[in-house]
Amino acid sequence: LFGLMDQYLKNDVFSIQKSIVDHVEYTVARSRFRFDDFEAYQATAHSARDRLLESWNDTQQFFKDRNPKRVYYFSMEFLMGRSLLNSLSNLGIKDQYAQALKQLGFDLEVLAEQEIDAALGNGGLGRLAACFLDSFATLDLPAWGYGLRYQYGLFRQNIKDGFQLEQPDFWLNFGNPWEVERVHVSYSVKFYGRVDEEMRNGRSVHKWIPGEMVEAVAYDNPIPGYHTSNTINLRLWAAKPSGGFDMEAFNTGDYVNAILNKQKAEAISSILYPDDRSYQGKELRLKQQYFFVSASLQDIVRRYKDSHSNFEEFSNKVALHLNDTHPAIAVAELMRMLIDEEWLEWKEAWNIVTRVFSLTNHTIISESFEKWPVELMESLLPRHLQIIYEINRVFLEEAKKKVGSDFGRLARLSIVEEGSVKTIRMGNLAIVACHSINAVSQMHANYIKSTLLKDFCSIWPHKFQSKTNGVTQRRWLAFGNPALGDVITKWLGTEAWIKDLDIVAGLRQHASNPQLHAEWNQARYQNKMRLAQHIYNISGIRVSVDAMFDAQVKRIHEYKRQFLNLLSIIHRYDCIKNMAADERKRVVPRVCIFGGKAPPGYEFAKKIVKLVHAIGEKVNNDPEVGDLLKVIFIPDYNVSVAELIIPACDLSQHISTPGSEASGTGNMKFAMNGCLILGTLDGSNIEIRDEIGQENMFTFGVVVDDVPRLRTEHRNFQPPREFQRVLGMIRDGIFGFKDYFNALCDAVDGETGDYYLLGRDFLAYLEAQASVDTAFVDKEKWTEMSILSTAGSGKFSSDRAIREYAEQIWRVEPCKRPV
Ligand SMILES: CCc1ccc([C@H](C)CC(=O)N[C@@H]2O[C@H](CO)[C@@H](O)[C@H](O)[C@H]2O)cc1
Repeated sequence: LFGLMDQYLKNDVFSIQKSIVDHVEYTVARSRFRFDDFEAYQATAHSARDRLLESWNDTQQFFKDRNPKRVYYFSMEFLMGRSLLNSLSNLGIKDQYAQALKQLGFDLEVLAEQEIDAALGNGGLGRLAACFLDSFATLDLPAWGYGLRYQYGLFRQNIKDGFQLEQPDFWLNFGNPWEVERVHVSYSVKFYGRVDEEMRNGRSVHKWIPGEMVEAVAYDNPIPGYHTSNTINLRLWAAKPSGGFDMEAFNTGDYVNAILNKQKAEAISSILYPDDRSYQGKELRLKQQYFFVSASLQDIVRRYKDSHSNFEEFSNKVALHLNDTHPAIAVAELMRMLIDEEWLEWKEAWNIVTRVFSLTNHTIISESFEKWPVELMESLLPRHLQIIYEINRVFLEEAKKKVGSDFGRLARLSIVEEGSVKTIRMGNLAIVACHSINAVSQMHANYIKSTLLKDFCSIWPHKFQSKTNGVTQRRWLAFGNPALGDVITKWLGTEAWIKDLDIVAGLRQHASNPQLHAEWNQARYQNKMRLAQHIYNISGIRVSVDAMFDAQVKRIHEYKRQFLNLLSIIHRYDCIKNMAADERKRVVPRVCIFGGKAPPGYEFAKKIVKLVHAIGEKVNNDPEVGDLLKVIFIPDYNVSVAELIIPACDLSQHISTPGSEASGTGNMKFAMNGCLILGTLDGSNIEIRDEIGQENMFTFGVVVDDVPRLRTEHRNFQPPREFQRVLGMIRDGIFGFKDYFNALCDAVDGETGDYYLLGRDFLAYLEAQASVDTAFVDKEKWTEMSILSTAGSGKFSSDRAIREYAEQIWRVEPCKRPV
């Protein structure tokens, strides 16, 4: 029985083959003798899922028995990407599956390409949440992710004549083998309506009479850890019409309404908002936030009450983490549940709330601090508005004691922002309730303390801390770049780095070893060939793998300064054109790779996408330039495309205006893969420099403290002639569409004054680019820098970040299920 109880799906090649072929027949319902790649993928995915579920069930049972303190990670976004290879590799059975499929006539790598990315996120914040889940599981932490099961993930980016076109992301069309619908795990979520107040045994009680009810149904996604028996859970909620389908209305012919109600309900979890800047006043966005928060808190309280009769232990058993302010309504929701449904006194409830919640802030630009019009909150969540007002009243009382009659500060601290449109500041609400607020890099922490959240830092310095971001070296190195991973394992003599990235520091002693150099470059060469093939497949352009592959891949945003990169490319092109033939021989060939989605409503960003194509059109077809310079835009940048680009690049650019990128995580992935960084002293670039050494990367530009002054002094700043020349070439229509691109030029040299300081940094940037070229021709030097870049990236593992969160914020311990 014990054997049966524990591991009973066998992982020998024959058992795996049987399991796959059985799923072809019984799950995919195709003949076991004739099925194509996609069906083979589906069957293989289901076979892998069986093994995940076994470990998942046992892990959840173990947590139930041990009842440890759990951490719940609330996020509106989880940018998971593909799961097949990641799951098989974490379970340590990839080779067996590859062999089993080979004997069946299939290639596991080819099948893996059949999987559609789970793109339930916009960018940094969403991918960080996904990396954190991988570390939660690998570190055996009793953790859960909670979010929304969007029917449509982030839009697909199609390029037509160089313009971005958004297409819906039908990622669920062929089902999703990586999720389990939990029909029995569902909760009603209330909206609108009114609040009745009545006195009951001397106490005023509030009864929220909702105007609308929606059902939240759970979909569980097992998350395997690396080489551990623990598999944790990501629970995503889907909206369904409550009380099922309103047949009554249907039979009385009012079926249109019945259908509309159904769709209205389902609309809540239908689509991911594709703009990672701000959504002032979009009711559906607030509905989405409250919907998943309410369902998650009902689920958490239900689980807690399964083994506790009162709430005394709640803050010792539960840590609730808010991934930015998007789930901040959870503060008011837990207060409502504890007071209106569990009958706790206000003080008791607030005591619990302030002990369980913690927050991560991911932004620097103030406009992405979410604010909801009071009017909207009043109609959608009337009881929560009452609670938020009371939280604010009590808070301002306390704050007055600290800041006295400095009404300016009190007004800035207030959760309620007065003004023409009264709004609720979700950031302030979260900061008032949370016992910890962390920044995502040291630079970001300093910035928050000195500007953004100065008022709060001064009254609650103890609440603010920094937890520098990290990325999982499983997906982003060991599994995503096996060629280089094998070289690392060989020279370290162990695979232990996959679970403890600090071990890669051991490569330092070999950094100038020619044998390692040869193997290192061989691995990177393979990856460059693979990317070059992909570029040819999508663009018909042949790029030389001996050229430097230089990538800037991230969401398109003014502060990330893709435009600065483009201006330097125009400068490089112009120089090549004006060179004598012999001089051209000394030019270091470069392939400039861009990738990234522009938020649909963000005109500036959409113009940047077009400009990359316009410049590419000119440069890539200029016979005088040939292979010396290529400009490539890789469409539909997502997790899977990143896994193709990152192992293949020699240089990556992270050139945001200092004080604008909270951290960045792409930089960490590139550095880990031995790709050198060209960057500004912004976000986590600074910590990467501190870890790998200034001499192993390229930095340039103004420093954060000078930015405010330089912005004010723009009037008397004369941009360098090189800068004006390249802007002139755009304005003159060298790349066509001159009127269309004018706005881009106006933003940096017009009266508005170059807010992101492109003109200020241009010459320093060109100099840095020149030193990049010089370094690249010295292959040995470059390879040594590449090895030392990987060797110094230990700190940037999400395992380190999560260990810090667990010890210093959530106070949760590993809970490893014995095998
Ligand atoms: C309200 C709309 C909205 C949606 C998402 C966001 C995200 C917070 C934006 C984001 O992804 N920020 C990025 O978070 C990364 C992970 O911490 C950081 O590495 C990046 O620097 C930061 O831009 C802001 C506003």
